[in-house]
Amino acid sequence: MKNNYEVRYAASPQDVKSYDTTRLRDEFLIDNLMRADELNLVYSHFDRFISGSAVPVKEELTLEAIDPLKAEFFLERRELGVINIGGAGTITVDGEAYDLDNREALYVGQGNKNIVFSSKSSSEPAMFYINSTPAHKAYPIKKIGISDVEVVELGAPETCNARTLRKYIVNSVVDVCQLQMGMTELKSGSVWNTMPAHVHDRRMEVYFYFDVPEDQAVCHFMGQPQETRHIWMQNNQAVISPAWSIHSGSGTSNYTFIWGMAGENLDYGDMDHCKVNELK
Ligand SMILES: O=C(O)C(=O)C[C@H](O)C(=O)CO
Ligand SMILES: [Zn+2]
Repeated sequence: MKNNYEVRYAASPQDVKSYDTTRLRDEFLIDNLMRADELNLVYSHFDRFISGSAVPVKEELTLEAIDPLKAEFFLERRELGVINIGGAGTITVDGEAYDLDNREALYVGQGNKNIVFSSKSSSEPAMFYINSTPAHKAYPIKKIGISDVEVVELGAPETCNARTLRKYIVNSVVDVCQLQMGMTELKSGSVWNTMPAHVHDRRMEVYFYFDVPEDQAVCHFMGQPQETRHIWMQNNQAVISPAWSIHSGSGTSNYTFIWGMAGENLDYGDMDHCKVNELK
């Protein structure tokens, strides 16, 4: 199958306390991303956030309306953010081609009908990471290049959390309804992301881990700050983070991840921070 999707329902923190490893992974881990010549999507009922990937190698891939949307086309009532983590590629939106190099992004507003993903070269295909959320207004399409992103340096080598955060799709860079996306890159020798941890009950989040070396892994932490759980993650896997959950990770090496958020507001800094020594 070229176009696949899966639906995940939302879960309460009380229920999640009793999940074993398998159930936790079944509900929150997304492990079928970046497959060649497939467009794979997970529709989460946490803020109706869709995450997925398209890797066109031998053929183009078209973003079709999936059945749960009951829509004529995918973006009938949605907006879309895409970041390319592979070779050079193109997203064609209603006939207009937008070329995306590695680590470039595209925002596509509500109402655009025909969205086609292609690679410049099948030997180095584009790897498109996709996020989409419900939208109430049609904002213009915008390509976000490396020079457009907002860069923030965070952490320190002493606390093993030195990292560069790049904000791609935030309301100071592009007009959006509710989608926010960015990329955080851990510096060599640093392994902790989003530590000190935080929650933001106003927004859910999805983390997509990549650039994880083949023989290494990232231990992702989730759950309420006083009731945490972990999910071991490999390269090119994503994890759904409910609004009530922390979302933090520690790798056995450095790595990079894309974060996407949706919910009540567009205030990136609106976080409730957790004290490191109070986590349980
Ligand atoms: O490393 C970090 O810290 C992050 O990337 C944090 C995310 O951007 C986030 O959780 C935003 O709410
Ligand atoms: Zn967050």
